[in-house]
Amino acid sequence: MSQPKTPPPLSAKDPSSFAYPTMKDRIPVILSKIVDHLTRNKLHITKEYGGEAAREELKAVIGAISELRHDVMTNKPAKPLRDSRHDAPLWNAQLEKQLNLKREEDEMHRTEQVKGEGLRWFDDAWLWMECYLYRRVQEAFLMCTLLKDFDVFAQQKQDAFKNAFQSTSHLTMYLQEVINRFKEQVPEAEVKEYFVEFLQVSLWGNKCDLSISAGQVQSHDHNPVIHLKVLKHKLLIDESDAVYQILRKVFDTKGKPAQVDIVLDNAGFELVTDLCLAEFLITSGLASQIVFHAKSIPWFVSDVTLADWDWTLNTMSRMNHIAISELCERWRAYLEANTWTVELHDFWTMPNSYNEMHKVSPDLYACLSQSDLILFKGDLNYRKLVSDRQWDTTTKFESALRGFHPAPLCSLRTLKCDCVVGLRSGQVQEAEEEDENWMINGDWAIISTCEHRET
Ligand SMILES: O=P(O)(O)OC[C@H]1O[C@](O)(CO)[C@@H](O)[C@@H]1O
Ligand SMILES: [Mn+2]
Repeated sequence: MSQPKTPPPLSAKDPSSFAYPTMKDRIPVILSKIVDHLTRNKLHITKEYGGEAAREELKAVIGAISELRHDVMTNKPAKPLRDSRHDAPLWNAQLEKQLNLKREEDEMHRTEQVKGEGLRWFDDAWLWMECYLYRRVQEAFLMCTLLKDFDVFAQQKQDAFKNAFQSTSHLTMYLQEVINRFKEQVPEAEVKEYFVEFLQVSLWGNKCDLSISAGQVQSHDHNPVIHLKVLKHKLLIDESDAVYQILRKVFDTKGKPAQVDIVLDNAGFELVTDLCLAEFLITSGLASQIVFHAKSIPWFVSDVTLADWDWTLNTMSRMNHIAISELCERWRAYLEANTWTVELHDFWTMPNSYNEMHKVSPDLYACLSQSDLILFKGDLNYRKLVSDRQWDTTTKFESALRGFHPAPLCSLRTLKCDCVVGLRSGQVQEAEEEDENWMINGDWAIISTCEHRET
């Protein structure tokens, strides 16, 4: 079958793309908030991290972040990373590679290099530049000795978790009921119904990231299961059935439940919904092994790091809430028995789209190939799955993956950028009539699946 021509990447050079307001407004706000947070908490941080020496480091970090903000706003070229984290050489090699591509393109189109060499915030690929931005934020801390492991977004992530207490309470109590229901034989149709509920709750959990709201924590107090009905018509692609069938088939062909990999996105309520989905998969017998993939550095404000994972489980187990603390005990037992594992890989915090994974990180590709189903959470994972390109919205998901297919996979994503595939014709107009910001406000969503590699 002929592959569609790969369109150009999204970029802030196009003022009509969401990339442009992201670079122009959202990123400067996120960087200002970092500076504010560090300034406001100066005393506390200095005390906790070692006094006078920490104060000096904090000053340097604030300087570096302010400079980064200025670089973005004045469209300065991307500089090579200077810290000694083990991924720095890889990043710098990617920077060089991206620059070479740019040179080739410039030559091909005989574009004059008026601004001189370098990748620039408002001229080059949005995905690349935005990932690089979060790695540069980390660089500011990695240049320190005392503050090198400081997560400047930790407080926001913890507040987001606390603000979602009501929704967490509803969801965990419901999950407890479902677990009790499974003490007896549950008819197949009902298993599927529950599965779709937990899958979709986990999908809508993705509404809650902190980078889209530039760090503004919102409170969530509705019952997320009941709320699914309200959200139903905003689900533009719903392949929940196909996902269920993938898991069922594993059981039929292998004679054992599936291994499901969950490539996590945000901490806070989204992580709670992912944990509940994982619990349901084990309880129902649809899966016997869950592999969670978290980030190895603070990323896109709210993404889950190992420290966030630990903080969330520790906090939940101490909560005076019977469903929450009991579930936590089950989860600790799964982790101890390796029924659940949490993996880290630096590839998740590189700028590459996933069609490059087999070349850049063949070990991760091989590891994901062991899975029976990979669930990719959230907007950024989606952008990387489809290479963050200006696809025609009716392009098939399998084609946009450009050969990435370690195993059957599914994207659970609320839309927060102007890139989506797999829609039927006419769907764009329908959504636009109802909500002009449907592509970027996180109110609309998709569940897109790819069972087989495109041939
Ligand atoms: O947490 P998510 O769903 O990956 O969203 C990350 C955010 O980053 C972006 O992909 C770019 O800023 C947005 O479109 C989105 O707000
Ligand atoms: Mn995120």
